[in-house]
Amino acid sequence: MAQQRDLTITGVRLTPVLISDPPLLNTQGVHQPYTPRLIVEVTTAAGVSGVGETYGDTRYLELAKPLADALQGCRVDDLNNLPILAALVCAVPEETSDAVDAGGLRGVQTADKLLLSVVSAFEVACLDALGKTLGLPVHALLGGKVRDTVDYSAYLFYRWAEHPGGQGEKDDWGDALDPAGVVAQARRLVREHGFTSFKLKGGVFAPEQEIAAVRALAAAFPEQPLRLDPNGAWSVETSLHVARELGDILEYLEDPAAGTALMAEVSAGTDVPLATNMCVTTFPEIAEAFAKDAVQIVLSDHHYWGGLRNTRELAAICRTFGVGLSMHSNTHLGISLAAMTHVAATVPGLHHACDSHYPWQAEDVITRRHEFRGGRLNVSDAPGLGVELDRAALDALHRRWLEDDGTFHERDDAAAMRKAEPGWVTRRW
Ligand SMILES: O=C([O-])C(=O)C[C@H](O)[C@@H](O)C(=O)[O-]
Ligand SMILES: [Mg+2]
Repeated sequence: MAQQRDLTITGVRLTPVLISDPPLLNTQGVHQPYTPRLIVEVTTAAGVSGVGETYGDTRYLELAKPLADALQGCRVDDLNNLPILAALVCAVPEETSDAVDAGGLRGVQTADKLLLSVVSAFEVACLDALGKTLGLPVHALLGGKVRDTVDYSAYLFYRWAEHPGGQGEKDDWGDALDPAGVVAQARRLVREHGFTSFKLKGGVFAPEQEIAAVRALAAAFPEQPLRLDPNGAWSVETSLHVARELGDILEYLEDPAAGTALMAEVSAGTDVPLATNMCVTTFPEIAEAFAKDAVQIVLSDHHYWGGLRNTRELAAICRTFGVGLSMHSNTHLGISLAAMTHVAATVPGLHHACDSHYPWQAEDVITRRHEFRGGRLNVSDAPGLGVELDRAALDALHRRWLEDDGTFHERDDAAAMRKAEPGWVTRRW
């Protein structure tokens, strides 16, 4: 019995992969045909393995390697020591700055945040292995679920039918570049997944065009929650204009302007709730943003907040200050969606449907894809995360990463956009 329960880590495997991604548009540019992710596997002395997933760009891989080595001999339940160990063994690159990470559209890029983004995948992998060892689902390790299903929203994107030069995998979505295209995309996402709320990724076209698209959505889906997220592409004046135009139909406006100071100005001028995954993305940013009432909803993301347990700490802080919580998403696979669903299931007072890019990801590394029903996912009660690694799929996506000449090893939406528009610069209104 003792041997079967041996929680000592005897193996850590890091597998960078490239997954296909459609030509989704945002204020930074366009998604590349392939985007990098890193899959982390830990194995215990008892032969139990657990999986986690995070960003796969080189700067994350370089931090993950020493942490993987240092974890040998540690235990999968020694989770509070994980960030301490990471800080000890990982050399964060010197050029890391506090400047806003325009490429990832997810706020500042501090050394801590970079490290936490790596730690999160190891934490999830350890929780998965621990849960499998104990016969408990991850949500039970976090204190237990308070709901059996988690709501997700339809994540709508302006998009092209194909990547520039016809690169990458093809899909049958066609383009969505105007209100009719956005509504058609929303209808298909509803048909296929049953979503009952909608988020449009904005900052792509002039605000009047995006206002028209949101109005078209409101007409097509009356009474259903709608959000618009231009990733900080607007001035305070433009943000207040859009808030006035759409105030009666928006559930919230997400990051209309960039940074806490501008968000606070917008917030002071409108009753429309403001959400963010850009100006509150680390613990040190919370105090100023909450004191200035710059945001009313924080969109957590276990990747850069440092894992599922840190997400719960963030949730407690938000509750204390009467700030709402929901969940942000970047391009991700089914391992992360399982992790997101487990932690979302444990957080009391989750009043908004979570974001997920998952419907846009045709490829995965798990044997059974998650299926949204009525826009929801069931919370798994199987031991661990409740997902099984599809080794053949993982190998194939890893091979793609190995065979790539480096072009897609870093996500760079602006570079991808310059293939179509050589003079491209990020637009601001
Ligand atoms: O809610 C958000 O801001 C995001 O999901 C940021 C992402 O980078 C998204 O805009 C994307 O992948 O295009
Ligand atoms: Mg956002």
